[in-house]
Amino acid sequence: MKIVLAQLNYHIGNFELNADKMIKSIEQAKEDGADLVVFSELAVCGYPPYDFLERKEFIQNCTDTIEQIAKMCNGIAAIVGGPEINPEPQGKNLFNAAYFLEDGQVKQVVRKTLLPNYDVFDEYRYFQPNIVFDLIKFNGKKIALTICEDIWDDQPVANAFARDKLYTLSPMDKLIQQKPDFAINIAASPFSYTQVDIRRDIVRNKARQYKIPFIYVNQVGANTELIFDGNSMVVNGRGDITHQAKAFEEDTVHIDMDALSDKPAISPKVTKPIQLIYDALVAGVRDYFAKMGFKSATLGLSGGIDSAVTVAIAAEALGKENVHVLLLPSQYSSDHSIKDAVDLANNLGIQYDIVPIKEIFNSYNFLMSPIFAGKEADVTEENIQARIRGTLLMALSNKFGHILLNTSNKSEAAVGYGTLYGDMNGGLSVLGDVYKTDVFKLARYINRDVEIIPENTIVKPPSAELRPDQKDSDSLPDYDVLDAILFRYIEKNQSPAEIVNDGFEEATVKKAIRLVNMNEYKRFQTPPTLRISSKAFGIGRRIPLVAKH
Ligand SMILES: Nc1ncnc2c1ncn2[C@@H]1O[C@H](COP(=O)(O)OP(=O)(O)OC[C@H]2O[C@@H]([n+]3cccc(C(=O)O)c3)[C@H](O)[C@@H]2O)[C@@H](O)[C@H]1O
Ligand SMILES: Nc1ncnc2c1ncn2[C@@H]1O[C@H](COP(=O)(O)OP(=O)(O)OP(=O)(O)O)[C@@H](O)[C@H]1O
Ligand SMILES: NC(=O)CC[C@H](N)C(=O)O
Repeated sequence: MKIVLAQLNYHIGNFELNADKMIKSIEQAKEDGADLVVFSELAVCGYPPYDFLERKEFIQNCTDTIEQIAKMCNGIAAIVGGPEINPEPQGKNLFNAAYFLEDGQVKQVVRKTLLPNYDVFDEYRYFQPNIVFDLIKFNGKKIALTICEDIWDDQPVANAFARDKLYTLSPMDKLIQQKPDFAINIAASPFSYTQVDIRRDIVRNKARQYKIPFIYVNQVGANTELIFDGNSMVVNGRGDITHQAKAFEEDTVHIDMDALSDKPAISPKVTKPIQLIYDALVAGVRDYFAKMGFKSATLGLSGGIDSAVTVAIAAEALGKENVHVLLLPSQYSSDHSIKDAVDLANNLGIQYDIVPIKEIFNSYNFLMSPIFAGKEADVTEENIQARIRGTLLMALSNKFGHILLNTSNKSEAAVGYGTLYGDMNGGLSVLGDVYKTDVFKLARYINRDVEIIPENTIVKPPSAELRPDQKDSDSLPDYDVLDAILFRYIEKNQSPAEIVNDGFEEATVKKAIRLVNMNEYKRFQTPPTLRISSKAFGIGRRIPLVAKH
């Protein structure tokens, strides 16, 4: 049996585009002599559709598109993910389903049993869990077909406490009793820099455990904050990887099931986490713009490392001709900052303009001086500069349609080290899930072949340059210490006592955690953040604003 794994990039709600892609893949697979093409979870509508699933016309579009694709399945079969209406009056309206299409029609529907409901997932909100376990019978073979989380039954939930096992039911334990020849899992498994290895181990372990080959089909592309890396794979019954699809790119993999046992194993692809993060962020920016119908971006280039890394990612994602930045020096900006920013813009070949903000800043201060009489200059004036920059950048955005990219990193976002309606402006946060220490690594990665980001930008001490001789370290612990504390608190959900037990100074831990807690309100107002870790700010981390910590 010849099978094609179709790893595609879907656009949520764009039924025409999704159907067109799948139909083209089916036609090509037919020409190539394949028997079955496998697409990923909820391919018909894109993942995650969230509350679109509550709209009748959305579900009708899903059903119509499945039928349209089914009609193309003559002389070839396909597996397509899509929602299915629950025929029973009880329970949720829908199942998260996999449609088996053959002979121009829907031949069988398999439903998802294990519905993820942690972090960014919210599937119980829409779907009823499956309780029926049947194999797909096709061309004399029996296939155990499952959907994404269905094979994650023995994973501990990230960040949950006191639970070793997530589920008591294992769909594969049920299906294996009917003696399948092989298994297929269709997935919508978003990227995080730890996820690629975890996921590969799960598929390999399942194949070893059940002693049957596993075909795993994920998707690629980004939908708002979620980025899908693909990395679809085929694993033989001994748990060896025999085929691997590309990361972050559409790809098709052709396999011959009858020859699978003779196929030598290939070594798992090992990619440095920083390269994965870079590729993910490029994909995230590219798809946000492409799927929203935007072409060009802007941001403020300060000569600092955050805007430097953000602009390099934007130029890679959108093309240098589609990035237009502003250099907005104030009286506190050092000459080398302006030079570093100009050098970077020239190295990337992007358009830049310099608009000094000193005069506007002075006008603001002059106009407010009667009201502020007797008050010392403080953070108010620092924030005015950040807000002037935010206003000018949004003016450029309005005039030319460039979307403003937010440059805040995860460390700053965590402790609220940024100005609301100032440098926290933007349509998309590129680095908001990247700790400052990793921003440095990204800069080194971007410079791996040739110096793009000036060395001075990387080695100088981080500074907001909002008052004379200001350094981030005046207000915050050193980033290597701060990030280690933040990681334990945010990603690992450790308590302050546990973090102190890990060897951190109590006062520093308390200060960092106090800042994280008191700045929830700021993060509530930040743009969507591209997710690259197991716990990003955004839809997967829900903390009450009005609360006593
Ligand atoms: N719980 C709450 N719910 C809703 N709103 C709340 C609030 N608490 C305060 N607020 C509001 O927020 C205001 C305070 O926030 P905000 O105006 O942003 O100002 P604030 O957080 O006081 O200051 C910004 C800090 O970020 C630093 N910064 C700024 C710019 C860039 C960088 C950098 O290195 O990248 C660093 C700057 O040096 C300063 O330390 C309050 O005046 C109040 O209006
Ligand atoms: N002189 C400037 N010209 C243009 N944009 C600026 C300037 N200063 C700050 N910005 C914008 O405001 C953001 C916050 O900058 P700031 O220098 O305060 O802190 P930062 O987090 O260290 O960022 P960076 O490392 O990019 O300097 C910058 O990333 C940049 O987009
Ligand atoms: N769509 C899903 O079921 C995704 C959940 C799964 N644990 C994953 O990230 O791969």
